[in-house]
Amino acid sequence: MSLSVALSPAGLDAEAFDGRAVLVVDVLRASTTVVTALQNGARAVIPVADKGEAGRLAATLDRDVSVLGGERGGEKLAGFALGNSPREYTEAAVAGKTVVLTTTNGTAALVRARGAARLAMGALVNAGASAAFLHRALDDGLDAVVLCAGWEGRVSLEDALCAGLLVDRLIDHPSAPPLNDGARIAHGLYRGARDDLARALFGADHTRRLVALGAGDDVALCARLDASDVLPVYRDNRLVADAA
Ligand SMILES: O=C(O)[C@H](CS(=O)(=O)O)OP(=O)(O)O
Ligand SMILES: [Mg+2]
Repeated sequence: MSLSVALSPAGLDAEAFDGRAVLVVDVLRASTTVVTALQNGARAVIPVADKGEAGRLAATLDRDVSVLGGERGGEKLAGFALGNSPREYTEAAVAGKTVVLTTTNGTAALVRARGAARLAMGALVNAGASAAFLHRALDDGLDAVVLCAGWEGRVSLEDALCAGLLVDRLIDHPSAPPLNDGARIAHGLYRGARDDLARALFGADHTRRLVALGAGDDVALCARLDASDVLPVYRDNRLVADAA
């Protein structure tokens, strides 16, 4: 039994997740958007890696009870109803609906890990529920993996910070799980930033990209620690709310 952090999905194949409990972290912004959609009453979120596939899947669903969302390069895709800003996933937009979502990093990481024994999405906004998911996995004797979605195959500060926070909340687990290098690095990063996590987030590369896109307000939303107890869990090809 161990607690690992993958600082990016680069180089990881299905075997890396086989038999493990995996939490996919994409603070800016896919995980936060999924938590927000489910918090606001979406029935489910179907994560799709490919944008064409997302469009084709949405076309098979009843338009009254489904909505197509996603981005590339941070911008809403042409013909999609919603982008990837948590601000768009209001009750009016998603309550009672199934969301088909495709994003550059977060949904791709989720799809990559879909063979895991247990799979969920985490962010700062649902850090407590995310830590509880990992805690339960360790209680049950499973290896727990935090998979940072990162940015285009590279490490991102916001996901590494969130992973470090989760390591911090699990470090006293009774099983004293061994940590891999990723977990130690993320934990050290978090310990250096924990007094003002939001400030650290505002220094991230992706914050600059979002500001340039006019989506800078999303960062404060994504920085709200423990704002929701919704844990998006992956079952039957979709993410559904598992309230803690
Ligand atoms: O929409 C986002 O914030 C990013 C877009 S990108 O990485 O800047 O292209 O996607 P996400 O999958 O949420 O990291
Ligand atoms: Mg991201």
